[in-house]
Order: sequence, then C-alpha cells, then structure tokens
Amino acid sequence: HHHQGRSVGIIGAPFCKGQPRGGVERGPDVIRAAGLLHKLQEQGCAVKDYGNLVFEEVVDDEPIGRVKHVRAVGSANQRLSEAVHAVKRDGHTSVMLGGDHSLAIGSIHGHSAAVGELSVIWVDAHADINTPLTSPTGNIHGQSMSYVLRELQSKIPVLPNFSWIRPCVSAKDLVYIGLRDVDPEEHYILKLLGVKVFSMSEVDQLGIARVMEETCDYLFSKVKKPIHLSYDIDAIDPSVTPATGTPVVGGLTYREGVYITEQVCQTGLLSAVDMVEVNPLRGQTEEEVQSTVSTAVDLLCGCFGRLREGNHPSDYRLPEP
Ligand SMILES: O=C(O)[C@H]1NCCC[C@H]1CCC[B-](O)(O)O
Ligand SMILES: [Mn+2]
Ligand SMILES: [Mn+2]
Ligand SMILES: [Mn+2]
Repeated sequence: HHHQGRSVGIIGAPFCKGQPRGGVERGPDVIRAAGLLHKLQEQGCAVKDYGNLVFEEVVDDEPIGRVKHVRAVGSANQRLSEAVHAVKRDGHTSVMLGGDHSLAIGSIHGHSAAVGELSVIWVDAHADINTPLTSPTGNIHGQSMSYVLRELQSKIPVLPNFSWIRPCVSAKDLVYIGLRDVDPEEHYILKLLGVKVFSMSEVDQLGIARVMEETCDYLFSKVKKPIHLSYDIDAIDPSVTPATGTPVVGGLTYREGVYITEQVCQTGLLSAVDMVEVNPLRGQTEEEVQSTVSTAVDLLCGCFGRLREGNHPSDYRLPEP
C-alpha cells in the first residue's frame, strides 16, 4: 500500500529501572513480535525501525533519599532524548516502545528539543507527577512529569545523571485522561498547578467523545502545538490489559482507549507517542499477555490512521474484468 504521508520512526527502549518489576524491558520486542510494523505499513504508513536502544550498565546505583536507580534512569533518558530528537530531525512521528513510564522524561525532552513548545496528553490510571521528595515508593516511573514541568523545578533536587534536563512543558499544556489512582501529594500538585484532568469520573460523566472534544478545545484554543501522546497501557481496564506492573480496576474500555487514539490522529498534530508499561511477565496466562500486547498494537494503529470503519489506499480502484 502507499503511505498517505504518514512517516513513523520506531524506537525500542527496553528499560525497567523506573520501577521494581522485571519484564517490562521486554515490551519493545513483544510489541514488534505482534506485528506492529507490518500493520502500520499495511495501513499506509512509511515505517523506519531505529531498533532498540542499548542502555549502559550503572553500578553502585544507591538510592538517593527514597529515589531508586537514579543514575540508571538519568543515563537512559539522556540517551532516549537524543534518539527521539534524531527521529524528529529525520522527519518522522516518533513512536517510543517501553519499557516503564520513567522513559517519558527522555521522550518528552527529546521531542521538545526538536519541536519546541508541545502539548502533552497523558493517558494513564496514574498521574506520575510525584516529585523525588513526595514519591511514596521512590520509583521514578511515578515521578516522570515532575522532571519536565517548568512549574515544579524549584521542587526537584539536583540528581546525578539528570543535569542534562531542561524543563520543557508548561502545566497549561498538559491534559490527563484515565486517572483513578493518584497519591495525595500528586493530587495537591495537580490542584496547585491547575492541571486539566479527565479522571475516570469525568469519563463516566461526560463520555469519551466529550472528553476528547474538551481536551482538543482546551489544548488548541490558543496556539496549536505538536502533540506528545504518552500512553500507559494501565490506563485501559486490567480485564483487557492485565500484563502490566500497576493494574487498577475501573479503567478505560478497549473502545474508549482506541477512540482516544482515533481522535488524536484526526487533529493532524500528533508528533510523538509513548507506549509504555507492557510487561509480559505480569500476565498469568499467555492469553492475558496477548490481550495486553495486541491492545497496545491496536492503540498505536489508531494513532496512525486505522479506522474501525475500514481503510483503503487513496489510489485504490476496482479491478476491471
Ligand atoms: O508514585 C508511585 O510509585 C505510585 N503513585 C500512585 C500510583 C502508582 C505508582 C505510580 C505508577 C507509575 B505508572 O503510571 O507509570 O505505572
Ligand atoms: Mn510510498
Ligand atoms: Mn504511567
Ligand atoms: Mn500507570
């Protein structure tokens, strides 16, 4: 098929040090094995696979305060930032396959280095906005947004291997969808900064169509900025995507999850996507793993033009007898 102008650069980020559960580093390979590249090509995308990043081994990565694996996370995200920047410079929409959600630090940073001001749509059961000093667990996958938000910089201590970061997102350019498990400190931060939140209560109250309408109105009422869609697979209900590290009941249906991607695609502003927290070791059966992985693939296909009504190449014509 001929691509309708969509060009995708895939980066595998096999990284797990933002959280304690092994297996999430296998995310990139199981998502590829489920046929992501072929499906994107089938629906008309030009796809370039940049392969998996190789992250340096960090020894003696002792906790700093409560924060765990600081040096490894800082180093990995510096490398990821450079990689995303390069993919954007090559003219593609960046697709980062995680790996845990601490990788959003490097992905957003590298994206911003390439395009400047951007808007972030964070689809997740969780806000991932603890600071290093508020985090109850010290796991950096629950702190990602605090490292890149301009308004929180006075609350971030100096950390080894993090000096490369320039905060690059403004609170007004961030929207959350799917929240249902937020720490009190995170909730305080969200209210303090006036961050736009569509929790599962708003999804129930408004319906996903209205949520997406209001998300787009809110983000694009003034200046249209490139979209960074950071999709944590645990936003979807664990009955559909159980193979993940921090499942929470009462999540998005498969249909709501796909609808979000279809609507983001239609803005024409999608510039980078993260698909994170797929962990094949957290599925109790092969079916649970496959349901999780195939949902991740379908969400990414929705980001790049797949419609449930069907698609056909613009130059298709019926065969003549
Ligand atoms: O900060 C934390 O460790 C916790 N805060 C409350 C939600 C669960 C967990 C963070 C989960 C990180 B995520 O969304 O990437 O899975
Ligand atoms: Mn072509
Ligand atoms: Mn997350
Ligand atoms: Mn989450």
